[in-house]
Amino acid sequence: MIPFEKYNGTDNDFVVIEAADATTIPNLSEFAVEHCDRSDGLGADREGATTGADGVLVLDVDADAEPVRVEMTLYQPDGGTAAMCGNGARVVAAWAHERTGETDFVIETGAGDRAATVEKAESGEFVVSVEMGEPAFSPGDVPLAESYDEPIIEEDIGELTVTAVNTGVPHAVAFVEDVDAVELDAVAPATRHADAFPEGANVNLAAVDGDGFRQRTFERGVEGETKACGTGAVAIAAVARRLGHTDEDAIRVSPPGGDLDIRVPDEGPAILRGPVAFEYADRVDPLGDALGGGF
Ligand SMILES: N[C@H](CCC[C@H](N)C(=O)O)C(=O)O
Repeated sequence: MIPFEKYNGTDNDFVVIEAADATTIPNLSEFAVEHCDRSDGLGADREGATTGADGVLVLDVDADAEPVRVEMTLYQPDGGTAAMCGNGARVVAAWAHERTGETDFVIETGAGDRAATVEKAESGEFVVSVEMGEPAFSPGDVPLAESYDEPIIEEDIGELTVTAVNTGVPHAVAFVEDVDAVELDAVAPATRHADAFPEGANVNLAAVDGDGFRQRTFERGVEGETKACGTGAVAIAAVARRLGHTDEDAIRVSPPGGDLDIRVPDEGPAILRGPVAFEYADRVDPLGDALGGGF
């Protein structure tokens, strides 16, 4: 049995396993498919715990580095991996703070190194900020299919009118009147799998909400709606500025899981800031049921 911890960033929840322990798992993709399952995944037998997860984070910490560095790999519920995860990176910083007592970290992601800062830890809750790189709209960055030599700005793709941006991973953002009025699970797949996006895309609904924006996201790799998506929140803030829905550079984006504070400056990296909560710690059979283990 190996130890794991469950955390969430605005209810975007992750199983966290240290890299050394993860070496005992024969197939991390199959492990993620089995244990992220919302019907009988990890936590199903645990009073008050949410069952399953939006992903498995495998973390390799270098506590001797200054600042402390953590290599992050995200295995998603469909068994795939993603280059970056905004809420996942915020969870990584909180996990590393608990381990080292430090507050500033460099998180090594598939999208590049990302600075992160843990601001406070009260009653198990943290407030964590993470750099998110510069949102990129160009066809080569999103990426878009070869046939596109211009960015996708408010174009009909599938059943939605979307703007495409990369915030570490590909996102399609549709501004609508009311995010709750859209059957997201029904309309998202056509955009998620559109030919325009050779690597697929996460699909976000956004709507003006006072001085901020509501968010709903159908996530690539989860293949369903999540309670929050950090790269998606940054995508919404960047597209809101691009389309002129706001000229602020400090923007509140509110997914179902809670409020996120986004900074999208004219120059330099975006910043994602919000709460992270520790849920519980337990142990799991690295071989799992799918691999004949679990006895
Ligand atoms: N599903 C995303 C990765 C996780 C992003 C999301 N959990 C976040 O907080 O950024 C993708 O495949 O691009």
